[in-house]
Amino acid sequence: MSEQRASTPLEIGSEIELEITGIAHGGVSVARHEGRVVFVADAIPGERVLARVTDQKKKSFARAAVTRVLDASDDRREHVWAEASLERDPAERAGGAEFGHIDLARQRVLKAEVLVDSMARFGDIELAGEEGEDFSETLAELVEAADGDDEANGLGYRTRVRLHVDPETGAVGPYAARSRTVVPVSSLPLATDGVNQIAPLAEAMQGLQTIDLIDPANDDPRMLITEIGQKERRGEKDLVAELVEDRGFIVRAGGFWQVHREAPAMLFGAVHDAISDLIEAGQFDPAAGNLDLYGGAGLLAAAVAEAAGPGLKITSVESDPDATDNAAENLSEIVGARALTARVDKYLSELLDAAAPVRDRLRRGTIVLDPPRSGAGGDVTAQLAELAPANIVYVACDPVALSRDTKSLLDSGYDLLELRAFDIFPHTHHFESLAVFSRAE
Ligand SMILES: C[S@@+](CC[C@H](N)C(=O)[O-])C[C@H]1O[C@@H](n2cnc3c(N)ncnc32)[C@H](O)[C@@H]1O
Repeated sequence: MSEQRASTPLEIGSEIELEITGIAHGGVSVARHEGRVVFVADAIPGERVLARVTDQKKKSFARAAVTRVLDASDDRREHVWAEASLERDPAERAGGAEFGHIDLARQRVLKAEVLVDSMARFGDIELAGEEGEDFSETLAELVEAADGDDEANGLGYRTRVRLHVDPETGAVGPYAARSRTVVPVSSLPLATDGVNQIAPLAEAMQGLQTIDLIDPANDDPRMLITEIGQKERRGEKDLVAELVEDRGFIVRAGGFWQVHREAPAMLFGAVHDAISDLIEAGQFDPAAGNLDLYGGAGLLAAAVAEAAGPGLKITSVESDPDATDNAAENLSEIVGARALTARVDKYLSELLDAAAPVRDRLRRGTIVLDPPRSGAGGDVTAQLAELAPANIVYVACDPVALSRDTKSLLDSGYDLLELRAFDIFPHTHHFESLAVFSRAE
């Protein structure tokens, strides 16, 4: 294709025929049109589709959404959410279930491909094996399913849902993909029954901005509303009871808690397994300066404690003081655990200035971190490398951010011991990963 043709802008709203060749990060597939990359919503790699151009801000790529499937993948399914399906105009499709037209097992393979590709491009790690080697089984198993999801076709799992209110009509619903248009819907198939029971989907909620629906494991479902012009969600500070297997946790109704009903147990188990493996390998020192960074209400510090047993010392660090209060309560039975409020970067810079015995304890320690979607980032990763703990257990919800931070850690003398991934957001492109690093001596 000539450069000249590629630089001719595509007309927004025009329809183009595309061969879908792969998956990109962000829930869109990839195609090429006249030398330019097109990111395509609602497609599946391997398909031939007709797609409407929705965006062409940059010369090098455009965005489009499928309007008709010409050659369908065997993995195409009826969309799990009628209001997000191809039956609708792309601008009126509900957002938040961008993989809902794909077979669940294939969704996990696509997520695995994104992780492998991110690790190769940003982490300098080749997971794909030798060329010519059949990697399909590894891809099929890399992203682990949550308990019960295969039986439920990945539906009914969300215990937290944010809905928006149309300022003019008061209609309630999710935003359409990549827009702030509220799409009224008749149900929330990804959400739990508890969330669906209280969702005011048929009501006009004039004067409100957002409605957060939450369905705690051991409490009644509830609705947190934000009025127009207000920041605070009514009821956000109320405490709710969560349950992770038989362990109780208290969290604020508006505070961070994993969204999938099985995610807290799955991540608790994954961190527990990672620490148990380090203990078995003689690489974990319970009395060292162990940290749980971005600790929220203390879920992962509790997992470390359960694996390590009595004698563990661990500090959970979290910037939200209310979450720290919850963590202090949730960890109160663990004698050597404490929770404190601090920004991770500030806390680590204080540790870097600490006296030699403290630094030595940290060098022998294990740091668990579970940052927000943007990842720990270059500065915090550099601080971690300088503190040089024996092990780093990194829980990540963004594979690209994890891959970038992985590269920095490998360059700083860490080995990647283990990489796992968890499908805790079925029918969306999101998934969680866990990477275990050990300092090479
Ligand atoms: C992905 S959540 C993880 C919480 C917890 N590990 C869990 O699984 O429930 C990230 C947490 O990091 C906190 N956070 C965000 N930025 C932070 C920062 N710079 N320093 C400390 N905590 C931060 C958020 O308030 C949130 O509780």
